[in-house]
Amino acid sequence: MYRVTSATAADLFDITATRRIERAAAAALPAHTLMQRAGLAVARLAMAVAPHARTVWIACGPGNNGGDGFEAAAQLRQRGFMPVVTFAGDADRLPPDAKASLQRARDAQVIFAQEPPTDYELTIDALLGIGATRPPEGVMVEWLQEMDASGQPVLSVDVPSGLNADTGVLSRRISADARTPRVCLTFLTLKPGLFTANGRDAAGTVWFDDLGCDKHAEPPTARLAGRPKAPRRTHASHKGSYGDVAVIGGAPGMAGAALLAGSAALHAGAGRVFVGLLDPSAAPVDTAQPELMLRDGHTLDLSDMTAVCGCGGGTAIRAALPRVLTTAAALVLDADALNAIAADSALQMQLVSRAQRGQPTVITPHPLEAARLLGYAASDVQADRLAAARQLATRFGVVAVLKGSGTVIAADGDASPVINLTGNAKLATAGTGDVLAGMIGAALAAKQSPFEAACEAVWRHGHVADTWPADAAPLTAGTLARQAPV
Ligand SMILES: NC(=O)C1=CN([C@@H]2O[C@H](COP(=O)(O)OP(=O)(O)OC[C@H]3O[C@@H](n4cnc5c(N)ncnc54)[C@H](OP(=O)(O)O)[C@@H]3O)[C@@H](O)[C@H]2O)[C@@H](O)CC1
Ligand SMILES: Nc1ncnc2c1ncn2[C@@H]1O[C@H](COP(=O)(O)OP(=O)(O)O)[C@@H](O)[C@H]1O
Ligand SMILES: [K+]
Repeated sequence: MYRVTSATAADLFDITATRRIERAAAAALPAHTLMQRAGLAVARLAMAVAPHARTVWIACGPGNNGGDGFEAAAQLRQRGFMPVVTFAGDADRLPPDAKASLQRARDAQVIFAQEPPTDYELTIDALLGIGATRPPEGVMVEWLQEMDASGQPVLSVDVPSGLNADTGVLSRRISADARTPRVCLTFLTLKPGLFTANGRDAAGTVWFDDLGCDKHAEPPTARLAGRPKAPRRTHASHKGSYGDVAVIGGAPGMAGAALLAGSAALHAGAGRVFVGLLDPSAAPVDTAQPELMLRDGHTLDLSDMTAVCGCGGGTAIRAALPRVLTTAAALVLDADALNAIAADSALQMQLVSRAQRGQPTVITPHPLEAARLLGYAASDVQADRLAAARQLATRFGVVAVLKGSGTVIAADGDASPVINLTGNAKLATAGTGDVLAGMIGAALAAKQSPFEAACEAVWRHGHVADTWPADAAPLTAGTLARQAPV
């Protein structure tokens, strides 16, 4: 069993692949073995999460997820805890493994009750796992609400009930005020839905147990990339070795966004950073950051540069885009550049033809920008973030970075998409997206592959927020840019 952190590199498997893996694992073992191992693992983690607990409320559902709960109840009872099981199902209709575990719980003198106990120190959610076919209903809803409101730790078995393990869409709301600590122990595979959309909030800290099963050869649905290697600078390198970044943006009144991207590129190690502002009346120098070379955005020669285009671009970016799309050696497209492209099929064709010319492009939409590019609603994008990122990458021949909780990075081609595990809501402040675009620009300018550049910059960007001290002043985009690590 291990805890998943932002440093974890691992493959992720959707429900269909997990079912195949589960079937092969079950076939290789004596009957009921997998569920017994799962229940024991739940009991062990429960004791680690709440060693002081006496009463443990275990809510069990009508399928094998409930079976894991019965098995955990038996194990906890044998270790002197007081598990109280509430069962939302019909004993006669349980699948065979779960039926056997129900009997084991009864044999262990586990208490079965109609209602949750009045006092308990830990809840185990074994209502629904990967077999959920629709949102929880009836008494399950009441029990899940009670868990959310209890303030006691919740241990979700395999997946939090009501969470789609493929997409991370949660069929219920978890209040932002809920102080309930959450852990999830997932079996056999790590599932993508635990790490994106609502998955992070619903699952909390994710633990993984392979239940002692052999390795398998299923192709992954997606990956966690883990901590990137620290880049090394050779002694005999010079500023040309790290490339030029040109930020194109900063329409009247929005110079700040372009300067933030420029600052991030600079602090992320670009050799030289130009900022091509689209405001003809812009000041010729940023005295706070004199390293940035301010130029006219319409005339900068981009043929040997990595352009970062769109930050604070407003509607003025539209006129600059045909030249940027055709001439930039490498390109990051963000914000208003994406909105302009979404509204203009000629620009879309120019974007697609960059890939055909071998000019790499990374796009960094948030869900609404992604929705505009795909012609969907933002809710459709959020309904399946992996699919949306893959579609963007394929349709435009780019590396797509779909931002938000559990940022997804997808490339056009065979590589599995990556879900990034760094970052938190401290980044939910204006300008942090401009900073990310600048950081990706610096990585591209240093000649990293576009997919790697995007994955690593996204990881580092989030890592700054993850390591930002809890008692420090709020993280601002300007500070984030200056922290952008090489
Ligand atoms: N088999 C193994 O080897 C191992 C399996 N393992 C465990 O099994 C879990 C998967 O078990 P599972 O396939 O039985 O599905 P599960 O998630 O329990 O739900 C299905 C049941 O719920 C019902 N139901 C669905 N939605 C509902 C709703 N909204 N409201 C009410 N009811 C609803 C559905 O009914 P139906 O849709 O048929 O009407 C069916 O009865 C997996 O996550 C892991 O924990 C581990 O022990 C490892 C070894
Ligand atoms: N709750 C969150 N968890 C993780 N990352 C977040 C969260 N909120 C925002 N971010 C990150 O912050 C950045 C915000 O970018 P964006 O929405 O473009 O903002 P802006 O346009 O103001 O710069 C993205 O990298 C996004 O992934
Ligand atoms: K569950």
